[in-house]
Amino acid sequence: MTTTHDDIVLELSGVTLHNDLGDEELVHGVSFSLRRGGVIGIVGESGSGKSLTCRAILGLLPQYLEVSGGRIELFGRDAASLTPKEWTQVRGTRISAVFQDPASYLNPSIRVGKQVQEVLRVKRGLGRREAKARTLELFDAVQLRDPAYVYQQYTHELSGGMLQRVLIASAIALEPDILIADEATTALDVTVQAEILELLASLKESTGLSLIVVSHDLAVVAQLCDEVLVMKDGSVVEHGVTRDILENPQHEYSRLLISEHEQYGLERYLVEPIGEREFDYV
Ligand SMILES: Nc1ncnc2c1ncn2[C@@H]1O[C@H](COP(=O)(O)OP(=O)(O)OP(=O)(O)O)[C@@H](O)[C@H]1O
Repeated sequence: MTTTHDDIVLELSGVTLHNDLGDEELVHGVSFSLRRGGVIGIVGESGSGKSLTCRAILGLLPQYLEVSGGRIELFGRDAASLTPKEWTQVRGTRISAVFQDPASYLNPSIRVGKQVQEVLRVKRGLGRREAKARTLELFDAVQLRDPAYVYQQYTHELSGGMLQRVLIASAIALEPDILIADEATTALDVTVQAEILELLASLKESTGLSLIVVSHDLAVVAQLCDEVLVMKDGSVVEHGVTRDILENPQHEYSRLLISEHEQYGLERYLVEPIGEREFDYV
């Protein structure tokens, strides 16, 4: 398949991130392109720069951290030129994210359904009834059983996997083009983790969403992603097609990540693409 420039929804070229307080560069030249419907994985140990890279893409860096070099282009537009108001419009509607700890992104004293409904009311201007109907559809799309029942529950009544589904429903409510899943399955047990990954894959298929999947766990990335960036100490040490990296890693650190997984049989991801596979690796 040929990729034209119109297919590229996000492009990073040599992005460096600098901490003005500590006067140090934290991320040293990250480059990749994400095409419509594509899935890119960013893998690396804690502190390697994965989350900061995502925050930069989302325009959510703390004030003292800045993009000090390179360029982030979102939907053909230089992200540096976006005003705070434009960022607010872009986030949620065109690019959205889910993180590791879903409970902390939801209000414990408001029913979860209402919280998603509110996103649709405020950002899409839907009426109460329409927003509720759409929320129930979204809960169904993220495979929450009995959406009407979940709608009126509070966060403390839901499991980690259900909360992550609610958050994914909220993240896709405004039909964004890009979803960033930053360690979104890390806190979940392996079976639920597999279900959430399967959900992301099926949403990608049904909506044409582009995904950035961030994980310290190569197996998570290998399941979903066409392409992988391996990060270490703020640098991309390897970038390529997932299968090539798994079969023939060039960097010592990639080899180490792969060897850590040998006991789980990472090679299974080389033969069966997601969607054609039973998640039976618990
Ligand atoms: N707000 C911040 N202020 C200063 N330094 C930061 C800040 N956030 C992260 N860093 C530093 O930047 C580097 C990259 O951190 P980052 O959070 O991007 O790593 P990560 O790969 O996402 O790790 P993890 O998997 O633990 O989230 C680390 O050295 C970290 O200490």
